[in-house]
Amino acid sequence: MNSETRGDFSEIPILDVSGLYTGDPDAVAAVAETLRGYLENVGFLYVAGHQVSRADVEAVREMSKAFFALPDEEKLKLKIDKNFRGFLPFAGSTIVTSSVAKVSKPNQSESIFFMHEVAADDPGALAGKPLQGPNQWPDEAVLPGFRATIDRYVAEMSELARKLVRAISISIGMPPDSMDRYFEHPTTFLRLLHYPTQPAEEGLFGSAPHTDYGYITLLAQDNVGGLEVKNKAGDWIAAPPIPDTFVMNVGDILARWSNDQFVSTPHRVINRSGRERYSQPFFFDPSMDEMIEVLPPCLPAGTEPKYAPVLYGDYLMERIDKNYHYRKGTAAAPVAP
Ligand SMILES: O=C(O)CCC(=O)C(=O)O
Ligand SMILES: [Fe+2]
Repeated sequence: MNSETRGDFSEIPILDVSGLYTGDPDAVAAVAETLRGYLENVGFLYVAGHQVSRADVEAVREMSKAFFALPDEEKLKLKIDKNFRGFLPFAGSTIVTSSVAKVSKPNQSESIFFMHEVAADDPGALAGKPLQGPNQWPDEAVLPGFRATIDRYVAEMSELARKLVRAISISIGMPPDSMDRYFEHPTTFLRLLHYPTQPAEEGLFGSAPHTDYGYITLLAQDNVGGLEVKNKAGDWIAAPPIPDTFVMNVGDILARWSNDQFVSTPHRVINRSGRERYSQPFFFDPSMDEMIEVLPPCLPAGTEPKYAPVLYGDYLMERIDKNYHYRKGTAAAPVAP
C-alpha cells in the first residue's frame, strides 16, 4: 500500500474482468493485480467485460420503473419490514453513522429492498432471528414477471460477485478459494432506487455522503448520472454512466477485513438533471454467522490488527439500526450520530 497515492484520483478507473472467465490462472492473476491497485487507491472502479446479460440488467430497470410508477397505496402494501425487505418510501432514510458528513435532510429517493430469500418456515425465521424472513413481492397480477426478473438478476450478479471474491483473495495474496466459505450463504441486498430530480438546495441529496456497510457493491445505473465519489483532496469525482459496466466499490467490512489495505470510499448522489434517475445497487456480503477477522496477509509483521473480530450479523444489525429511522418507531426525525 502506498499512502501517497491512496485517494489521489480524478476519475474512476475501468477494469476489464473478462480474464476471470477464462479459467487461465495467469489471466485471473492479471485481473487480480490491477484490481488490487484500484481497491487500495480508489475503492471504486467500473467492471467491464462481465457476462451479466444487458437484457437482464435492463429488465430489472424496467420492473423498477413500473414498480415506482404504482400508486403509493399499492407500494405501501410492501412497506419495509423488520427483516429489512420491502419498500422504503420517499424520505425514509437518513445516513447517520458514516461520520462522512453531518446530515440532517432525508434522502431524496424511494427504494425497495430484496434480500436473499429466507422461507417463512426456516428455523431462523421462526426463531425471529434478525433479517431472516421472506421477501415482499408485488402481486403477480399487478406486475407480471417481477419476481422472476429479480431472481434471475440476483443469480447472475451473485455469480459475478463470487468471481470477484476470488480475484480479491488472490489480490490479497491468498489462494483463490480462501474467502469462498464466508459466502456460502451470502447476505445479499438488491436495492432498486428511484431519484426524482431534486432542487438545488444546500445539504439536500438523493443519497447523502456515506460509505457502504458490506463487502462489495455492484451498481447498475441508468443514463442520467449523479453518482459522485470523494477523493483525498475532498473533491467529488463524477462516476458517470458507462454502458454495460457496473460500478464496483469496497464496503466497510472489506476495508476492516483487510486492515484498511482496501479503502471504503465516501460517495453520494445528487440528481439535478431534470430527469428521473433509476439505479440498482447489488450488495454482496458474508454470511451473517461468519466471524470477520483481519486477514493475516494484510497484517504487516509485528503489528497488531486495527480491528477486533466481529460477527458479520452483529455488525450489520448495528449499522442498519442506526441508519434507518423506520426501525426506531419515529416517523421522520433524523437521529444524531
Ligand atoms: O444510486 C446510486 O448511484 C448509489 C446508491 C448508493 O450509494 C447506495 O445505495 O449505497
Ligand atoms: Fe452507497
